[in-house]
Order: sequence, then structure tokens, then C-alpha cells
Amino acid sequence: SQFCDAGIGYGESCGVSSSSSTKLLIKGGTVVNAHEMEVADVYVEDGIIVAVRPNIKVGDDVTVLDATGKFVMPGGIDPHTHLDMEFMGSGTIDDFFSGQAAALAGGTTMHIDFVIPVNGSLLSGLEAYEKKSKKSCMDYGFHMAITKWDEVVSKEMEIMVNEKGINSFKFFMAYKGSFMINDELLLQAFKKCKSLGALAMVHAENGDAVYEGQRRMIELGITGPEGHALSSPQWLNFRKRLEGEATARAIKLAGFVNTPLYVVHVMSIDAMEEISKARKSGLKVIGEPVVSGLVLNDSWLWDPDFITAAKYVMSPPIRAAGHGKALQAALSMGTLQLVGTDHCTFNSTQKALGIDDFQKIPNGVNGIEERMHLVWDTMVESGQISVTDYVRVTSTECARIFNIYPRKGAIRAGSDADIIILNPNSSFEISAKSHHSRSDTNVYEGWRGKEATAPSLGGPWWL
Ligand SMILES: NC(=O)NCCC(=O)O
Ligand SMILES: [Zn+2]
Repeated sequence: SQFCDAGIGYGESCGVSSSSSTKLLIKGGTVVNAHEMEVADVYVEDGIIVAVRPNIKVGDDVTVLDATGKFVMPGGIDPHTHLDMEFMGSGTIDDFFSGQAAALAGGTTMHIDFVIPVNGSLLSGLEAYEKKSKKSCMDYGFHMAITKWDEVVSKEMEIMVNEKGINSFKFFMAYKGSFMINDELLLQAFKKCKSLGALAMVHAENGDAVYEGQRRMIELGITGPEGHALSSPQWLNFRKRLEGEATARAIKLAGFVNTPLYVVHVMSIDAMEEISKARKSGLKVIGEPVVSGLVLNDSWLWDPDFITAAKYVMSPPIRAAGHGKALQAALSMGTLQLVGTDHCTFNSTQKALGIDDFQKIPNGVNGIEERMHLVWDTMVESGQISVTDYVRVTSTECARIFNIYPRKGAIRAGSDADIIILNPNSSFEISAKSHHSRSDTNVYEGWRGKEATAPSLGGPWWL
């Protein structure tokens, strides 16, 4: 699975400097010698784990040769990213190289990106992404975003599944006038997923009502980023309810077709409760919170400085304080299953497109570099989940859902040597000045993260 020269050491091929704590465990994914075999815990040859000390467990203190690293874990897998996507007319600032450098620096060793069709064509979209991903320096996979629905798209889905190995499709119930498809089409799309054995994913918001609410905000003279959260004059922050409504609708339609459903970027209590109800009733529904939804709150959208407020604009919107805590609790109880990022960055100049009208602010926030750190601090250090659960929600669950396990998501003989070492006793300050993303802002500016290192063996995960 190596795009990069196997002789390259940890992270270096993406310009991510490695810390001394990993140097000797795996050197360039290849080094194993007799002396090291006696004292190391995990032995690697050509990027594959060939042996693991018996009984080694996640969270054990490990012998990392010549190092002080503490916890050894399978590399993180980010189930939901947007690198190099053209979104609402403005290309994201991170491409496969910078976005992946950011991922590796933060301990995520594989990501699954959304291919955006070109003029609705899945094949053209994939072709474009295959070209872009030549700049790749770590393992990746693809989901396909579906931005319109017709017979051609339906046929192309067959090609995606049968010939291209892409078997998860994201449908947009929001972004009226661009990506959104209505219920009639969504039902057909779910039926198609069912017939192909593919996984249907949804961006769940009531796009018609969000559109209407946004227009009302503009009529009321609310043109700033706070209008993004407040898209209805009836109730403050009514928009979160529209996420719950759409989540329930998608669940019911998928249930009607009897096909599993994956809800991406679950941001509100309302949506989470719908997922919880569905799972209790036996429906196959997976809920993915993203880091921004777990740890941030919408107060930033009221910041008087436009550039500060605009960097927090994403959809569904970051919610009022309280939603994040509830999503954390749901993650700890297994109501929500895994943590993604929806990493989709725009720099200040791009965000400034919406200076007079919040509807024109490109939607998206960073997170791929911060995911492992912030989930650790928020969930493990606070005592909400164990170290083992941390591995599950950041790595193993994703590998299982997307059929990558046990090649990824485990430290065992035969698995890829995507290993990270996290030192909970050493931390650093997150900042746009030092992060690896190309964005000139960071929504976690000033937060702290724990030191982690990751190898950088890259390429499509299936090679
Ligand atoms: N989430 C977001 O605001 N940006 C990326 C596009 C999407 O997934 O909705
Ligand atoms: Zn989305």
C-alpha cells in the first residue's frame, strides 16, 4: 500500500517531521533485525505487521526502541473528508497533499474522501479525483457524492460498485438548488443502494425549510454568519430541528426500503435522538459525529469579527452549547459509532465571499489534523470512554463499516503497519501558524493537543 518510497521514514514524505519516539519501531516501514526482534513489541516488514508481542493490548506501555512513547494503536481512519473538492463554486484550499500531511501529523493514517461528480457525472468525477490523488502520500479510499439523480447516475452507480470498488454513496437532503435531491429521488437512490449492496449515506437537513429560513433572515436584515444558525424567525435556532426532521425522514425511507443508512456529520441532539430511536427499534443506522460538532458551540458565529465568525460556518451548523456534550455522551454509550471530521477548509479570502450575505460563505471547517487529539482530550481524559473505545471510535469501527478490517483498524500480524504512538504526557498548541493544512485559519486556534506520531505509507488502501 505504499505510494511513497518505502525507504522514507515516518511522515517525512508529506513534510511532516517525525518525533524521535517512533524512529526505531519501524524505519521506513521496513527495518527488522534480530536484536530489535528481542526487544520491540511490533515487527514490521515492508509496511506490513509480521508479528506482535503476545497479549499486547491497546493502551499498554510499549517498548518503542530508543523512545518514550506510551500508547501504541492502529492508525486513525477518518471516515468522512472532503479534500480538494469544488464546493459551492469555491475550491477547498486543501488538496490531497496538504490535507493528508495534516492528517498524518495528527495521527490519522487513512481517510475516505468524497468524490464530487463533474456536471453530475460520477465517472468524470472519479477520473478527476484519480488525477488529483496522484499527489497522495497516505492511504485513502473514496465515497461517491451524488449531486443529482437520473438514469445515467443510476447506471454509473453500478459501474462504481462493480468495477471501481466504490460502494458508499452520499446523498444531500440540503443545499437546495445545487446538490439537494427530493424524497422521491432519495427513495429511488436508496432502492438502488439496496440492489447493489452499497451503503447509503445522507447529509440530513430539510433543504427546503433551510432555504426558506435563510431567505427570511436576509429579509430581516440579518446578513452575518449568525444568520446561518438562526435560519428561522419562529424559534431561536430552529434549524437544529430541521436536522432532526430530515434524519427521521431518511431513516424512515431507508427502513421502508430495508437498506442500512449512515448519517454523516450528526450535529444536534434532535438528529442523535432519531438515530437512537431507530437503533433501539432494530434498524441498521450508523451515526457519525464530527469533531467540530463534539467540541465546539455556535457562540463563535456571533463574533463581531466577520473572518472569525465565518470560519465556523459549516452545515449542518455547529449548535448551541449542550449539543456537543449530548453527542459526546451518545458516543460513549454507543448510540453514535465513530468520529469523522468532514475536513473541508476554505481560507479567509474564500470565506469573505459571504461578507454581505452569510448564504455565500463557503461551508466547511478543518479537523483532520486535530481529530485524534481532541477526541483523546474530550473523551478519554474526561473519563467518558476507555483507551480501547478511543481506538474503536477513531479507527476500528470505520475499518469494519467500510470493509477494510483487519487490513486496517487493528495491530495484528498481516495488518498494515499503520501505527501511531500517542504520548499523553506531552502536548502542543494548535495554531494556524504551525498546522499542516493550507488554510490560514484554524477553528481550534489555541486549543491543546497531545503529541502523536504516525508513519506515512501512502496510496489507495486496496493496493
Ligand atoms: N459540511 C460542510 O459544511 N461542508 C462540506 C460539504 C458537506 O458535506 O456538506
Ligand atoms: Zn454534508
